[in-house]
Amino acid sequence: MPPPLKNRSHAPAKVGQSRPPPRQPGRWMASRDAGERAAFFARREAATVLRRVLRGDASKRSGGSIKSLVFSPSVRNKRATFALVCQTLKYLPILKEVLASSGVFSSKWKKQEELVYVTAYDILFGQEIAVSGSVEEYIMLHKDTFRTALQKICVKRKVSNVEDLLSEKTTVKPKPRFVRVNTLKTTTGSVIEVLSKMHKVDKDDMVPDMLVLPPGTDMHKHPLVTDGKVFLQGKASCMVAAALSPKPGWKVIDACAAPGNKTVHLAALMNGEGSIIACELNKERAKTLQHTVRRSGANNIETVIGDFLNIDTNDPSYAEVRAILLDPSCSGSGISTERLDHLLPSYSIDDQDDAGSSARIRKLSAFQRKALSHALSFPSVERLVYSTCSIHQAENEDVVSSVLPLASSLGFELATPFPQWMRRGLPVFDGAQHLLRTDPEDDLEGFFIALFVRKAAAADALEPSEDGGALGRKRKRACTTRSGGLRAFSSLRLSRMDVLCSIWGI
Ligand SMILES: C[S@@+](CC[C@H](N)C(=O)[O-])C[C@H]1O[C@@H](n2cnc3c(N)ncnc32)[C@H](O)[C@@H]1O
Repeated sequence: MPPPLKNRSHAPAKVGQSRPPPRQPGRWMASRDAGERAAFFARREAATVLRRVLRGDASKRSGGSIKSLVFSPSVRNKRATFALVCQTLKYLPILKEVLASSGVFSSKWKKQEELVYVTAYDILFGQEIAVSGSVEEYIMLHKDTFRTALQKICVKRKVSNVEDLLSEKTTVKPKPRFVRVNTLKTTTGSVIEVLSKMHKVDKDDMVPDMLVLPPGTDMHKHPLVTDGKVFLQGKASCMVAAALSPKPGWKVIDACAAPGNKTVHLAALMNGEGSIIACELNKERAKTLQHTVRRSGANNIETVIGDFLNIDTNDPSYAEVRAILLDPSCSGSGISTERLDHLLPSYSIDDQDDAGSSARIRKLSAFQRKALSHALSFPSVERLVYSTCSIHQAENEDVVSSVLPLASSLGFELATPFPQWMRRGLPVFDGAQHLLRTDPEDDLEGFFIALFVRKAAAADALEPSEDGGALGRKRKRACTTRSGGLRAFSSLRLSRMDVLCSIWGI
């Protein structure tokens, strides 16, 4: 039984004893306690969101999610509304069956059916409520009929309680709570000390400074989180910056940075030494990025609001960039919006073959190729990670394989991040075994990671140098030699341009 949304101090009005339902909630509400008033509005807000969910506005195809609908400015009581929508969706098949078999669900209520579902959930499975609007009165009036209908359904299905009635589909694999320790502000040891007083805490076996807490551990308001000492970041997401592994002192670009989780992870991996240019196109999202950076305590991150594609790779200010993290906009199909997709009715779930969806993915994929080609073209880059939270081959393996001619012409090859990780790229080209995939079901998030390493850099790494600038200088010497003859240099640029044009399809 879900916890009540709000504790009530008063008993529900008895059906039959209640005075006629008020038709002017505003005036009537003034005499009710704040909790009932909030619940009255939360039910209406939940019904509005539920209507949109049921017509498909929360599907991946529409680019929405239950959360994004709840976070619209028109929803005031976001927490209660979100909880109510999720719970009603969970119980919806049962609620529909109960209403249908009760014989008292007339067409009169069809226009307000979402509010009927939400209220019926609240009364039958959630909490007792005081009678307020007409829908509440209707459900309360027939409450016993509905309960009898529910009992009959249980008997018919040979189950002893309602929980057993919920189909297997609604049972969710428990998701551990991952937290990343922000080593710019604290140590993993001291976080373990604090958290282990309350929870079982394990260290992740692969990602450094990543802790694993039991499923359901709510850390959102924990002081460690609000103080920026830990970040609530999934394991797969943390594997991205760890795969890039920039050295302290390097100059790094995070090409598509907001909200900034990976940016501040990079800063921590670099011990705050060196510099990070965090580029973000969207002004609003850039504000979130700046907030994340402030919370992390990193002071080596410069935010650039603008298009990564417009950064001139020949601009001297970027000549020393040695690593790039490219986590561009993608379909997000690997992230099941806090694993709520299973709650959505099947007809609103994304159909991968849908024409609109394919067109969107083609568009995203074209941008991703462009951005990856651009990132590869920075002259001193030694390590480059391309990542998405998409499960689509078109955004993952296909993007990587399309830039391979350019990458190899620039001296890059694919390297194998986390070699011990079993799930690799789809075997659609030679070398896909270097790529890393995580599975949305088994690993709880569907991420994709490709790591490009410049061969010269890989070779130099075998002869470690104390001089942080040596590689850049060596490469510059190589360029000078090549550009010694104007013809040789321009033919090099032309062939690079040819490869780029073929990738961009122009
Ligand atoms: C997948 S999100 C990045 C998430 C981020 N790496 C993190 O872990 O917090 C992609 C971001 O790239 C931004 N973006 C899209 N196109 C861009 C462009 N051409 N230049 C810079 N940023 C861009 C989007 O606005 C979005 O904030």
